[in-house]
Amino acid sequence: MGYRYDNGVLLHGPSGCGKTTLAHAVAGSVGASFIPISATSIVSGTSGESEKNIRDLFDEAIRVAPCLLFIDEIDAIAGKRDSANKGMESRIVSEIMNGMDRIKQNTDLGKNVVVLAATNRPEALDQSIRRRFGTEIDMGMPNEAAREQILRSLSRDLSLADDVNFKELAKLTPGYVGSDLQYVVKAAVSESFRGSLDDLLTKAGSLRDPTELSDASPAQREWLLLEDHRQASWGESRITADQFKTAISRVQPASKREGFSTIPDTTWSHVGALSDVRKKLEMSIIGPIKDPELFTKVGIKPAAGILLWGPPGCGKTLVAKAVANESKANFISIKGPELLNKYVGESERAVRQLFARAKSSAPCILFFDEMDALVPKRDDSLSDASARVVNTLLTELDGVGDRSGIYVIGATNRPDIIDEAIRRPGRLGTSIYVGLPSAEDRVDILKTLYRNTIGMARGQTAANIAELEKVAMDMRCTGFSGADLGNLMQAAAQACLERAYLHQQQAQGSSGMDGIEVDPVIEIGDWEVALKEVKPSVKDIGVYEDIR
Ligand SMILES: Nc1ncnc2c1ncn2[C@@H]1O[C@H](COP(=O)(O)OP(=O)(O)OP(=O)(O)O)[C@@H](O)[C@H]1O
Repeated sequence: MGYRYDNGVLLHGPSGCGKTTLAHAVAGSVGASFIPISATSIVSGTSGESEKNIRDLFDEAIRVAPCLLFIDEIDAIAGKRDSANKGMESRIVSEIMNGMDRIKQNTDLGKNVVVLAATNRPEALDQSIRRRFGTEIDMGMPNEAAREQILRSLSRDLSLADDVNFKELAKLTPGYVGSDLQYVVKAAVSESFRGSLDDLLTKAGSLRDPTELSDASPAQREWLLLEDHRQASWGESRITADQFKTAISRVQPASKREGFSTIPDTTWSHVGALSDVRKKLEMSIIGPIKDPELFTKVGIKPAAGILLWGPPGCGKTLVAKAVANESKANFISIKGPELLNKYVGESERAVRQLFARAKSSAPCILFFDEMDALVPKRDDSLSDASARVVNTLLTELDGVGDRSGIYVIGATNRPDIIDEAIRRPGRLGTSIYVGLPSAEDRVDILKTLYRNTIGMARGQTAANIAELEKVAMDMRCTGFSGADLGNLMQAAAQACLERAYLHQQQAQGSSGMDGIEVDPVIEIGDWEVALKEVKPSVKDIGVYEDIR
């Protein structure tokens, strides 16, 4: 039919998302020859040997055509040639390009070979190699529906209790990729095994001749019991929803271990006051992420994101994290200046990559702290390079639009120097002011900070609470931000410890800082010491009021 398919397909996505499994599944279904190879196994220490291995590999694929050649972790051998990869690595890259070109020529002669390559770092590939892969498939992080299907398929042959609900389990596993879910299923099986083994141990007498068990060595006994377990009716050993949930709490997703984006642990219980801000965020971001259908039904087009602005230390970052947690979205946090690079073009590339990463982690909240540094007003004083970064960011924001699952939260202390274009409807159309807390708000914030740090260990008493109220209402706390209240609590805790050491030294005549025996509790005197030390950090609140 004259259709020319691509000879090269590049699969990318985080490790464990199923690239290798997919390659094997494709090979199984097309019925062509299949040559799977791990890129690192091609490399040899001897000069010229690696290049020869690659040549042989492509020759073999052409000889046995039609063939699917699968190269796993291709970034290990086809990295960028400009970044310190000289000599041998450069020759390897040329050899791969050569091989791909030969495959193309042979297609015209009726010998069909497709190269399927996998990587979790597509941006690290040499550009000319990447260009030879006409099709790229971003496997990304599985969303809720995909996780449900993966869990269902992994549990296909297992005997499950009636209360197992895959939809619910998928909700509990955001940020988990295929391999994480496989661990979850394995852990659930071993959980159920443990439960059943305990059962069997108690019932052992009735299942077997007791002497058989008492005469056996511990290892033999375990084996006998496992055999019993296997033969027991499945009705007795079905995996329950609770066992799945325990398994989920045991398995940490790889993305979290590798420092990729994950859902933050911060919840609204960590945020004091700011209820108005919370309400606005619920309508503008949390709702559209949690229930997109409802919002489209009533004709609300979700914006790309919002802008939080206000004095430093008033909880912008905290709130952004709580939003991500409540919407069960992944969270990528980046400080504006971190994206600015002195090399021309690098910053734009970094911005584009950031959005690509967010897309593969959808639903995802991209948090830009110090946004003013990234998108300053485009006037005559702005360099061409900076203007290009602003343009790139605007283009990416426009692409985010409908249902991409990416939401941007920008934060700044200087909304007056941000380029206006970023605040147009459809982009960061809503600006929310996160200001200094009132006296009542301070009480709420101090209580929240206390409950989540000190109170967690020792609980709260009515006396503590009354003390916190008194401290937060104190005139000397006027103008304190949330961060200042955090510092105040640290200073009070410090004063409390010093007092306890001093007390002990006087009582025992001992010196040194170790071996405190009493359990120190912050008292009103400690708060007094702290109030003398800590001063408000926001000096020019009038500036913010003027902008408002
Ligand atoms: N409303 C609040 N409730 C509880 N803690 C708060 C609150 N506001 C601030 N804090 C405390 O202050 C710390 C700093 O706040 P955060 O980083 O969110 O401020 P920010 O507005 O993002 O500041 P910056 O503009 O400097 O980035 C928090 O980690 C928290 O301990």
